[in-house]
Amino acid sequence: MPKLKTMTLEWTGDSVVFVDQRKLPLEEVYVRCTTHEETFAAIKDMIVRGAPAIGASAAFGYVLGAKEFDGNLNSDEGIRYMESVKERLASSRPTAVNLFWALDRMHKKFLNRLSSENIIDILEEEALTIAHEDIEVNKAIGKYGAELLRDGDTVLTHCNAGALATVDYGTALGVIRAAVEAGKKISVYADETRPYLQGARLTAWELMKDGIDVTLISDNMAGWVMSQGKINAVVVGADRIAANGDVANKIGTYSVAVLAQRHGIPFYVAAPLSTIDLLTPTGKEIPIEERSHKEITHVQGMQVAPNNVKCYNPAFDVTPWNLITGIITEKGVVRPPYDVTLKKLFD
Ligand SMILES: CSC[C@H]1O[C@H](OP(=O)(O)O)[C@H](O)[C@@H]1O
Repeated sequence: MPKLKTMTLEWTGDSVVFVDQRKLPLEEVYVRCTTHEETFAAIKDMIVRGAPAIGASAAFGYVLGAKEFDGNLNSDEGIRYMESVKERLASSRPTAVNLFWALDRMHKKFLNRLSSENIIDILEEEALTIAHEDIEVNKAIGKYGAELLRDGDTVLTHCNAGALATVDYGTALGVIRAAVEAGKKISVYADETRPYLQGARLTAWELMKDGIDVTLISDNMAGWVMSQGKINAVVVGADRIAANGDVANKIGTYSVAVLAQRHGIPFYVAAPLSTIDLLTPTGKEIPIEERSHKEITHVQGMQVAPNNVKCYNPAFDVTPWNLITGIITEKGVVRPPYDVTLKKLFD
C-alpha cells in the first residue's frame, strides 16, 4: 500500500514513482526511483517538473539518500554524506526556489534529529508532511483565488501550474478547480507553451480529465484572443517570487503579462509561500535556467529547424511586480507594494 499516491508521484517507502510527464498525454509511463541519484535525474530531465512538485520530489530523494548510506548517519562521515545528497539534489534545476526550500527543511530536520535511532523514519515523515501540506496549501490558494473569478469568466493560463506541477490539485489550476467546485462556470484558454509544451500536453490534458472547458491556443495567439475581449483574467503559477514581487515563471509569462496590461486584464500569480524567496531582492537576482537547444529544434523528437542553427533557450522569464495585479497565496491575496505585503505573510 503506497504511503502517498497522487497523479504526480507515489511514495512507497523505499522508492518514489513518477508519471513520466515527458510522455503525457499520449502515454502514461511510470518511472521508479530508488536512489537520490535517480531522483536527481528525474528532476533534471523533467520527468517530474513544476516548482512544488520538484520540492516534494527532492524531499523524497533526500530520504532515499539517507537510506542508501551504509554506516552511521550520526557521524562526521554521515553528516558529510547527507550534505552531498542535499547538494546533488539541489543541483538538478536552478530556478524553482521550492527545491531549495524543501531540501533546507529536510536537512535541518536531519541535523536537529540525527542522534535519533529512527532518523530515517523521521526524515520520511518530514517528506510526507511536505507533500501533504502542499495539497492543503494548494486548496487554500484555490479558495482565495476562486473568489476573484466570477461565474462565466474565461481565464487564460500559461504553462502547467496544475496537479502535475504540484503534489496534487495545482496552484493556478487549483484556482480554476476551486471556482468550478464553487459552482462557477469557468472556461480556460491554455497557451501551448513552447518549447516544452506543458500547456498543450499537460494543462489541456488535466482540464479535459476534469471536464473543465479548455481551448488550446499557440503562444502567439494570446494577444489576439485578449484583443477580442475573450479573456477576463490571467492566472499563472510561479517558480520563484522575489522580495519585491518580481516573479520568475515559465518563459512567455512576461509577454502574457504585458499583453494583459495592454488590454486591462487582471494578471494573477498563484503560488505557495514556499515559492516566495525574501532572500532574493528582485527578479534580476533570480537564476534563469537555460536548457538544451534540442527542446527548440525538435518537437517530440521531430527536427523542425536546420542542423546547427544557433539557439537560445531560457526556460523562465521574469515578470516585473508592477505588471502583477495580485499574488494568490494560502494566506490570501496580496497586492502591491509587494516589498511590504510579501514580508507580512511571514510575520
Ligand atoms: C506550480 S509551479 C509550475 C511552474 O513550473 C513550471 O516550470 P517547469 O515546467 O519548467 O518545471 C512553470 O514555470 C510553471 O508555472
